Amino acid sequence: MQGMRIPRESPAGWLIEAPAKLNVYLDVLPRRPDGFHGIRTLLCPVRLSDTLCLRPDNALRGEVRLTIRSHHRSIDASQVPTDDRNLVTRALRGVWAARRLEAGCHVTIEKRIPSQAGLGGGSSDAAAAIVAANHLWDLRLTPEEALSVAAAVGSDVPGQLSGTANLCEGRGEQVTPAPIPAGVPCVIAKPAAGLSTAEVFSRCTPGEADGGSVTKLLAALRHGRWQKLPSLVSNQLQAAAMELCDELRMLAAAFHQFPFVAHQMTGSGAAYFGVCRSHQQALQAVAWLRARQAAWAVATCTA
Ligand SMILES: C[C@@](CO)(OP(=O)(O)O)[C@H](O)COP(=O)(O)OP(=O)(O)OC[C@H]1O[C@@H](n2ccc(N)nc2=O)[C@H](O)[C@@H]1O
Ligand SMILES: Nc1ncnc2c1ncn2[C@@H]1O[C@H](COP(=O)(O)OP(=O)(O)O)[C@@H](O)[C@H]1O
Repeated sequence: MQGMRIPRESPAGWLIEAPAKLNVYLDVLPRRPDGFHGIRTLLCPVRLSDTLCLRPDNALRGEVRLTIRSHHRSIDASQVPTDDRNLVTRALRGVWAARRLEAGCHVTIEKRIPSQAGLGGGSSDAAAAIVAANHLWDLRLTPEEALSVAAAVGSDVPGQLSGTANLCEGRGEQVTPAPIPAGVPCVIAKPAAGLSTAEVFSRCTPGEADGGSVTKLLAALRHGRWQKLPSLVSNQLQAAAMELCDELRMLAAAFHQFPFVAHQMTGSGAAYFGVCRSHQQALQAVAWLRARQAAWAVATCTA
């Protein structure tokens, strides 16, 4: 797993950041025989992260003991599962199984990424756990092995392993690095309601996009041609999510009224993001959105 981030040691345990992602572009292709849709998506990490703290304890013999914390009042840590449904537990069990290892671990997750937002928080936690486990147990996973464990945990996990921007295809497991400039200011906001990924996909009418648009978007991002972004960013899950969520329609209307460079929903929602001209404009947008139904809004930038 060359070029990947590594965990850092602290008195509490090994720390690793798990950044949220924005889907700057998302095509939905027809449903496949395995029940998943083909997708073509550009995942871009931002400087909003959960933090994982891992304390290996092999005496736990295959068990993962999870503690979830949040200091942000709009993120309810009690809603995040701490049993086998947690994607971190599944990721750690996956890597140990790949090396036939009977290990164990205490993990504390400091949640800053809201759930059911399309920000990939759970998947990013899982990706970070795979990267950390590879280092802590000296597993020497090949990139292919890491991707395979990640894909078994969830469609969004492979694209978040590197912590950098990636073009993801297949059901999300075919990952190609896609350079997007770091430090581009943006705002992310979410209504109180969340959306289920499965439900949004089931409501979506897939397209037959040819991939040309994402190539144009990548070129515009690389060369800083911001004026082209409004016609190039795209999310084919957005219409289905809007049908399911009144609050999202209201939030979208607030985004339309603010002079963002470009804006759209991320993933299967219900978070929306706007690209800004400056960090100062991003801070103004947070205040604007909080005054107009956003239950949660942050100013951040691409990582
Ligand atoms: C839509 C995206 C875009 O990045 O992100 P989120 O909104 O979840 O953040 C992802 O494709 C989501 O990936 P992930 O959240 O890992 O999905 P999974 O757990 O694998 O699948 C949840 C459910 O979504 C549907 N699903 C998911 C991915 C896919 N390519 N086709 C699908 O049809 C399936 O019904 C599946 O049972
Ligand atoms: N570590 C985790 N953090 C957050 N949610 C998790 C985690 N592990 C499993 N989940 C479950 O996965 C669901 C989807 O994860 P979430 O972070 O909400 O991603 P997204 O909003 O991108 O679909 C959550 O609603 C939650 O029930």
